[in-house]
Amino acid sequence: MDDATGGLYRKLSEFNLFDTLSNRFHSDDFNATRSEYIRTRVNILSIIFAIFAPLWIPIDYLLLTSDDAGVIAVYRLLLSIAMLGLLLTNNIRKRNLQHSLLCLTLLIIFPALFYTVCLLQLSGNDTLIGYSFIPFLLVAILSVFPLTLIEASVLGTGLIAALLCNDFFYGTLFTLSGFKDLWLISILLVIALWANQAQLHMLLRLYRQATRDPLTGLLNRRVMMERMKEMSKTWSKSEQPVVSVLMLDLDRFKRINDTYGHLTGDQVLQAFSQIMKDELRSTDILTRYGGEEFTAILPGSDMENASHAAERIRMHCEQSWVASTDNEPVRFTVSIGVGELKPGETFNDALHRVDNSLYEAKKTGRNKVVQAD
Ligand SMILES: Nc1nc2c(ncn2[C@@H]2O[C@H](COP(=O)(O)OP(=O)(O)OP(=O)(O)O)[C@@H](O)[C@H]2O)c(=O)[nH]1
Repeated sequence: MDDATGGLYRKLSEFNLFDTLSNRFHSDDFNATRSEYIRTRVNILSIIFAIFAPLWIPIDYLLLTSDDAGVIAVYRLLLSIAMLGLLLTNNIRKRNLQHSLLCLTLLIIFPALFYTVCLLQLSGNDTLIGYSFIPFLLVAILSVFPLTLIEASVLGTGLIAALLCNDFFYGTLFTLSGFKDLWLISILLVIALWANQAQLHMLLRLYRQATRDPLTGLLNRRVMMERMKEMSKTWSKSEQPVVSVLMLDLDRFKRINDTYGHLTGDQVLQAFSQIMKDELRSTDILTRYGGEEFTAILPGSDMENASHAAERIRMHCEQSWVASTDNEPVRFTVSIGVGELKPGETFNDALHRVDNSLYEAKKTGRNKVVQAD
């Protein structure tokens, strides 16, 4: 493989298609972040539509018969009102991806409907100015949003279908002009899909950089604290569900660094985080709390289950090793504090209790799991 091909291959491998294909693989928190991006863009575009739609009314009066211009003026005002309504609706539910996507769909549907009713009203008028570009404008608007391939394809296909229906109704579907429109809108749609993917990819990258520890890929402490806060907020409204907390600290890690070097120390940290991922569920919240200290929040696990999980991690570490830079096997162990959140207790208080039991594990010999009172 030559350098150029190799470079392209590496770039394509970095660009994980599953990341941008559908939101099934995204965390709730990322979906909430993306919904905010979509919401702000829908806000701006609905204001632009609401202002610009009626501004064309005087021009319609110059170009169209006064009967047609009068009817279209009503349509333009209705579009403007619909866009203001959309602006209000869009801000009712924040950080909700489904709601933001619904509002985005309405942002596309309202002008598409306006376009269709205008064509119906103006059928027979060959010198339409200011209307034929609407479907193309709507496809171009799609490119402003960070959408998954599936979301963008659904919206884009809907727009092409609307254009085809109008062409069919107008009898231009199988004419050169109809084909030209279809060709142009398809090219625009491909460019829009590419822009969507690039935006979503960049957003995911920025999000990961801001929320994850670069060495282990686990969440950072700030995000864990925010998640705990959000979780606790939902609990106050309903009953507090069962949840447990683990605090894990690698034993004598300084010695590993001092003996084998920081690079090997880093490899141990990576191997340990992989063990945590292997032994815990994908719904558990795993965090690099700092240095060689980690936490795991286990929703739905009581003290007994959480202790079993902690014991599995401890044993897995005991049986693991990484190769040092001199190819020597480096073994490592971990001490773990475990506790179940008590009714009415704050996460911070629970963490404090569990931290005490971790301290107890360290004090009484390390490489053990100690339950909090
Ligand atoms: N290689 C590497 N070392 C780190 C990183 N972050 C923190 N450390 C090191 O982790 C070590 C933690 O040492 P201590 O807090 O003394 O704890 P310990 O040696 O594990 O001893 P105990 O916790 O009492 O078992 C320090 O030497 C830090 O420099 C990192 O990202 N990479």
